Amino acid sequence: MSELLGVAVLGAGHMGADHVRRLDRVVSGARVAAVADPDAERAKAAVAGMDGVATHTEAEAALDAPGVEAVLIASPGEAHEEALLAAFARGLPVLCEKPMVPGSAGALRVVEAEARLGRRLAQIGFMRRYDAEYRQLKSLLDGGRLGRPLMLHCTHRNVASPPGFTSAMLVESSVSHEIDAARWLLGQELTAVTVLRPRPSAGAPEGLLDPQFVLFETEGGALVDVEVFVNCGFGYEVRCEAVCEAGSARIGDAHTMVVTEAGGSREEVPQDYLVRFADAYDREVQAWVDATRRGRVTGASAWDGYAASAVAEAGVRALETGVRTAVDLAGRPALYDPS
Ligand SMILES: NC(=O)C1=CN([C@@H]2O[C@H](COP(=O)(O)OP(=O)(O)OC[C@H]3O[C@@H](n4cnc5c(N)ncnc54)[C@H](O)[C@@H]3O)[C@@H](O)[C@H]2O)C=CC1
Ligand SMILES: O=C1[C@@H](O)[C@H](O)[C@@H](O)[C@H](O)[C@H]1O
Repeated sequence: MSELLGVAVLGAGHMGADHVRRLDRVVSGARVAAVADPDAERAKAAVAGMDGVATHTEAEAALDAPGVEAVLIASPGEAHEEALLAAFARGLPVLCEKPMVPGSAGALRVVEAEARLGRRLAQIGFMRRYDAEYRQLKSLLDGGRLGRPLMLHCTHRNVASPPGFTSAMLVESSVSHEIDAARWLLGQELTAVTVLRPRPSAGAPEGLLDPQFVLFETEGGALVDVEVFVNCGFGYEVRCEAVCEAGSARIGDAHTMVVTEAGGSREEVPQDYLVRFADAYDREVQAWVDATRRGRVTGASAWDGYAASAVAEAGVRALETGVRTAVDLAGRPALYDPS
């Protein structure tokens, strides 16, 4: 391994360009070795001002570029399976943005491919596991002071959805974060999903079922509800309240600045995830670089990515049918047994 881990970044859009900046200027121990995006101008713009970073229009060309020792996948979800399998074929450690692969069949192919290798190479970009408030909540729940968790009430609001965002993507893309956070916080699998929807907001694009109310059941008998509203228009709001047998705990209210002027006070609300979860992304990528340099893999695994996709798939079916839908989860390969 070189002194600085050489990373190929696949996808130079919203997240990819931010990860390129992060690898170049924020985290230690890594450097951007190559960037790939079919949009050549986007790739070039992402590395503007950086010395000697080759850009490519083909992902595989970036994986094979000199000095590449690890991969960060930030292309759209549909491109992740091919990229993950190409990284595995080269033995390259990967940090892959969520969703790992939309759809459980493709996600399972990734799990099976990694299990065949017999060692973990992939970490999935569920960055809430690195957010200070989520970590605080996790250690409170694990400590047991509040007793057993009975319910999680979650809110996930975006100011506006990007072009092409579909009703299924509210569950597959947005709620995938709550799916992973709930599995991680509770240490339980989610077993069934029901999706209710109020009248769509007039602020949502024509035809988009937004907002939605998603209810998960867990194997331990807890309930997790999520209000997901991706065109709320007013702010990026992510909250989670855990209701336990002996108390409750809520996170998600701390990310504000209170501005007082001219006899009044106003709380500022973050407008997107790059602001709200900036520290979490930084910690996630730093932890990935550090672990990779030690030859280890930490964070959400390919199995966690698969489980999130399987639960989301049941959620999309529940949205389409209006019927409570059981989650169909494959058996977990021994590679992913808790250590
Ligand atoms: N962790 C988080 O909070 C967030 C994660 N994401 C995830 O990040 C990924 C990218 O999302 P955005 O940056 O918002 O999308 P985007 O649309 O802004 O950027 C995607 C880029 O990938 C490029 N691309 C398309 N096919 C490609 C391929 N085969 N190889 C390499 N590049 C390819 C596109 O030309 C585009 O520049 C998605 O998986 C998304 O779900 C997105 C937003 C927040
Ligand atoms: O992952 C993300 C986006 O892909 C998704 O579209 C948003 O709803 C989430 O808030 C964001 O964190």
